Amino acid sequence: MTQQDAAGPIAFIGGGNMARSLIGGLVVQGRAAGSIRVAEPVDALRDALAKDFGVAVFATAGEAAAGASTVVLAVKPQVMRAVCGELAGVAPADALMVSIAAGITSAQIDRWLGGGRAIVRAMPNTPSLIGQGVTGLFATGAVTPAQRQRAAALLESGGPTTWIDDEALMDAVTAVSGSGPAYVFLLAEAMQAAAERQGLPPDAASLLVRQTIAGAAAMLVQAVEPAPVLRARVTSPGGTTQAAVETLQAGGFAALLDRAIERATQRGRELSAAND
Ligand SMILES: NC(=O)C1=CN([C@@H]2O[C@H](COP(=O)(O)OP(=O)(O)OC[C@H]3O[C@@H](n4cnc5c(N)ncnc54)[C@H](OP(=O)(O)O)[C@@H]3O)[C@@H](O)[C@H]2O)C=CC1
Ligand SMILES: O=C(O)[C@@H]1CCC=N1
Repeated sequence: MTQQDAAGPIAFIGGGNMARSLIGGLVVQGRAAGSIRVAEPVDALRDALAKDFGVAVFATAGEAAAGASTVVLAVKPQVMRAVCGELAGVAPADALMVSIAAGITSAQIDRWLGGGRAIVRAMPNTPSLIGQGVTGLFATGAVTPAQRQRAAALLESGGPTTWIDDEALMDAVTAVSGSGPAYVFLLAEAMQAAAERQGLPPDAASLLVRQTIAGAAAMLVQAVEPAPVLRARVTSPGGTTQAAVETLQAGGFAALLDRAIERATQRGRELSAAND
């Protein structure tokens, strides 16, 4: 029995992309599939979760949450209010509520659930599916030390976690690491297209691009040196890398990324306001 099993049943409300990543991580860690309950209205997704992981599946949030000691809210921000309404009288009053939704605040969730709840906001990302994710976590004052530990252990199934003290910064976490994998995939797409334009066959280009991003990412994680030092080692004075980096900088690469992350941060706040 893992520490998570001992903490009691866990219910996922929403069995989409992110829930699937987290459930996969928990099962790989050795958590008993029978203690994982999932509410998912889409028949095909529900059946696939039961078949792939052996978890207990339900069509409604109320059925999954009944008796759970941890409830993971893994639905879109746009339906969070309605889902909390479904759970208000059903989720045990002492259950730890963990929301992974972008933007939606702990105060909103607490209000929609009827008040007095222990709530953790978590922002994981899709690499959690292969144990390479990262998660920012925020806990309200009602969350006990044991519940904090339980939330961190749950998210650690997908990779390392970091606690954020100021909830307002969770929108920045979302913009940097929650959405971040998409920026890297966009870079991969752009490099692939550029490689092919230079005449490389698609298969060779794909291997070169993917392995370059994987290798550079591994160096970033493993190396003691920061990114500018790693970059300097690639960049021979007057060489090919310098020519490319100068072109990127002249085109506003850093400023564009800054605007993109600022816009994603704002979008989190908008999602909160628009779905209140
Ligand atoms: N994808 C990502 O990279 C990340 C997403 N998040 C957050 O995770 C949350 C889920 O995102 P994601 O997994 O991508 O979304 P998905 O749409 O893949 O998953 C959400 C699932 O919840 C289902 N659902 C809708 N209403 C209910 C209900 N009343 N009860 C139970 N299930 C319901 C949806 O069904 P239907 O399709 O029929 O509506 C859908 O299958 C979002 O809030 C998002 O902000 C956080 C970090 C990263
Ligand atoms: O795009 C989104 O809104 C969600 C949150 C972070 C990643 N996906």
